Amino acid sequence: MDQNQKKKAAAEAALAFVQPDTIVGVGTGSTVNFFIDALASKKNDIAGAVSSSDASTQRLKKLGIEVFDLNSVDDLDIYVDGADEITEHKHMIKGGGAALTREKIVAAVAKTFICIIDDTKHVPILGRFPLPVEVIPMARSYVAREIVKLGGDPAYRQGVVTDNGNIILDVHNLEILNPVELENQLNNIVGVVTNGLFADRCADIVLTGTEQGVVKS
Ligand SMILES: O=C(CO)[C@H](O)[C@H](O)COP(=O)(O)O
Repeated sequence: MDQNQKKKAAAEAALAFVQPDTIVGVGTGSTVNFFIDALASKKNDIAGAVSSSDASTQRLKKLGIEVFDLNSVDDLDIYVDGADEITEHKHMIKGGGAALTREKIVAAVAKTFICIIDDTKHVPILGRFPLPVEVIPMARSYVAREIVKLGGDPAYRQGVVTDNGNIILDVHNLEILNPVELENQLNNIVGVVTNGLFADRCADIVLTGTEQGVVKS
């Protein structure tokens, strides 16, 4: 089984959590693309979706799934999204696809965060995957200097503009022993929109595609 088959298996397993007549929170990325494709089989049973990126919105609409503005939705039962790294405490690094801010907003609204991954995403300590930080463009150099003071090596993600019109700094060489503390420290730097640590609001359910099938934790 290759990595994509494991992602697809995890994504399809998440369908079991989709309740009829509800609006589904949908993340971003290659694993979520498998989920969106699978969700299309239920498009007549669900009320629609709230999306975390322009890319996911386009894919949902193309498959005939109605996409609602989050402001028109009072609550969401589930939010389904991938991750770049996850620990046994279900703390994650996300944002490899630069959609971290909208992902964090939709995740904050949802009652249950269902993380869909292949088994390469499990790590003992977060930080080998460079931590994405979304930054207001004019604050880029200031924020980079502040991140260096926190012990990270920020790199400007060239050529990437987020759906919100901002830039991404990827922070290398972090060994994140206290993800909740670092998430808050980074968010306190003026000019940071948000960062890719999902620790304060971590996953509730993790579905991992493995050689032996999908494992729920
Ligand atoms: O946070 C994300 C996008 O901003 C994705 O969930 C994360 O990058 C995982 O992506 P993939 O499913 O392609 O491995």
